Amino acid sequence: MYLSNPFQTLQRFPQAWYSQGHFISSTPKAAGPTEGSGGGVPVPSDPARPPDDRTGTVHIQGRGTVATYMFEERANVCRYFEPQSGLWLLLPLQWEMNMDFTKERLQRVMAALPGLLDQTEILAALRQCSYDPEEVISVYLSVFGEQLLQRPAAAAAAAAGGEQRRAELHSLRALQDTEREVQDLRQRLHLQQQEARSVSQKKDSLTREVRYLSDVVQVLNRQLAQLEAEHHDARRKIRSLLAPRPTPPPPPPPPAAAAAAAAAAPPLDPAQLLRLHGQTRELRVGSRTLASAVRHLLGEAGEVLGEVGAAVGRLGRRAEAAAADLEEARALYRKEAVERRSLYNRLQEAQGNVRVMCRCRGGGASGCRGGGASGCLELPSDQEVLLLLRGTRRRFHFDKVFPPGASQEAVFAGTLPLITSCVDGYNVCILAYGQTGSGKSYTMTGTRDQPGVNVRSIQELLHMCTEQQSISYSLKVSMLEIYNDSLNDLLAKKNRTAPPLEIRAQGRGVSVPGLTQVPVQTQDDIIIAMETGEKNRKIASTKMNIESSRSHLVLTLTVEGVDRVSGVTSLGTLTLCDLAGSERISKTEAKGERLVEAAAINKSLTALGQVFSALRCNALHVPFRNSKLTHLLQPCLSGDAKCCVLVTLSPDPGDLAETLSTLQYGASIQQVALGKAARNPAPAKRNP
Ligand SMILES: Nc1ncnc2c1ncn2[C@@H]1O[C@H](COP(=O)(O)OP(=O)(O)OP(=O)(O)O)[C@@H](O)[C@H]1O
Repeated sequence: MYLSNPFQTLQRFPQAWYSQGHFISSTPKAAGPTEGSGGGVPVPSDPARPPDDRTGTVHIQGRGTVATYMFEERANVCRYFEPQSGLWLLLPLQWEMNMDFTKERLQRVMAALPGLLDQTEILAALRQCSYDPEEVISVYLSVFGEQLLQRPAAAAAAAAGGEQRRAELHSLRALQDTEREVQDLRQRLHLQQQEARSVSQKKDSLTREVRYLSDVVQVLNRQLAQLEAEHHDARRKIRSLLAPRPTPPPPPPPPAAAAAAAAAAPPLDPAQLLRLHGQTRELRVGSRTLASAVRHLLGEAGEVLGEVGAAVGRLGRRAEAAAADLEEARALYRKEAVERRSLYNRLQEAQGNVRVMCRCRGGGASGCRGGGASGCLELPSDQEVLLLLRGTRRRFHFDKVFPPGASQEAVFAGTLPLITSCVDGYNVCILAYGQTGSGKSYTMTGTRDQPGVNVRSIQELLHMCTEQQSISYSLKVSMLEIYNDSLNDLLAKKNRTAPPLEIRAQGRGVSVPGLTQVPVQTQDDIIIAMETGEKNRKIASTKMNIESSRSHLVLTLTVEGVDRVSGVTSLGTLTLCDLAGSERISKTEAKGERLVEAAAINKSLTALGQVFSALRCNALHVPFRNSKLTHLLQPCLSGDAKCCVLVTLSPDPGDLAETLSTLQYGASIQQVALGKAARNPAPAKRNP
């Protein structure tokens, strides 16, 4: 709606204005702050700037002055005021494009991504990203890839791929819409359930009422029967009293004694008879009144019973309809949930399948401060780490940064979106990387009271699998350690003299023949398996006279699902890897066996870094086979997997150099984008 002068009535914007914008007059408005309910409005103060009637004010009589178009700086959103609804609405994109604020940001995005041509789309993305051009650039880069860095001519060659990415972007928006629909459905479901509950409560109370009224009717019936019996009795008595007595035959001349008795008997008193008659009449009238009252009451009770019966019938029908609605809403909800899950996986893929999160251990000498200024590390936001190093500050960006106080639950929640994909048949991998003592084992394994990602994720997957009714899942866990580039089975039975484990290529994946796989069905199974693994790890390390943390711990959970109806199977794996400490050999001053051990760790971690950098450059050859670690992790790090690297940091100033190298390692992984994640191909197996 608009108002061209205060005395006009509000008018609707013509349709064309929405797409083209419209200047009401060409005379520049006076500069200065604008009054209005929304706060400060950037009114042009520079007379050289082109006039813009959209940043004006309107006086409404009796109401005051309001801004007709404003920039809400605090919320970073451009809006205009719609007086009729009293709402601030988003500006049409074409209008907003003319603002210096947005123009400048558009140009920044377009300069960084010359392959991006559609300004309207960029502006829409800016809105989504709170007008942060950096975020828009990173979103586009992660969704469309580096082709956007090319000039439009070169970009045209990659347009075919771009179309697909665009479709993915659309599907992201569709996902948001679907989520809203699911919310609506949830609300509807909730309302239906409430209604069904209230209907059933009403039905119960009416049933109680009917029962009470039936009791009343029964009592009244009994009273009526009793009264009628009394009435009948009274009538019989009256009749007998009023009946004319037969005249006795003339008595024989009485003997003298009988004559004396007859003379003594009182004669029949007519007054008494009359009284009796009066009482009888009263009784008759009373009984008639009572009978009519009872009849009236019975009639009323019958009506009430009829009404109640009809109400119960109606309620029954409503309850049936509500139950049908409920069932329909449930079916719809289930369908939406499946759709949402698939869109969710696509969203994960579009966002990139490698996440890097950073966790800072507490308790350093100077400590880490979230947002503070002193100390070796600063965590200015939940996605940034600032390292103070020789007077300079180096900033690192991660998908998520957990401050020292972050709980085990919070860290697990960060990894949860990836973990759940495992149930849908994806290979998922979580790696903990950092120097010794920075909290890798605490994050991955944790303690009995504060379990880490390992236990929590297996518990969560177990829970998800038991909730699924249409698919039957079986979960198996295996645990091995890689020490000096050799593999030890940690769940093997005692005294078993097993041959050394080897990794074999198997299609696009790998397998470790002979590795013990333990089925898990309950939480206790998980805990027993983990404790057995930890115990065997300690025994093995004591035998070899090493620290258990000098080996890589790899825990793999295999989730196999069989659809009960179609028989189609899915196979997902979750690999949880607690890597050995990443410190430099020079720092540990290792010698002899320790030196060999440190060299093996460094070699495998370097091989892991090389794999990530080959993936980053999209190299034709990725050197997975350079170490046992990378060879084993190949299925989780190649194009069809989702991976999360948890980088753990020590806040100690003495560990500064290690912290820097850990952060650099994490930052380099951050730039890796695995290919489009895909489910593991379902084996041809079918249910018998
Ligand atoms: N976020 C945390 N909160 C509380 N305590 C922690 C945290 N992170 C680590 N710790 C404690 O710090 C110590 C070292 O942690 P941890 O053993 O997990 O380090 P690590 O990186 O696994 O070392 P290593 O490479 O030797 O295995 C442990 O006592 C652990 O309980």
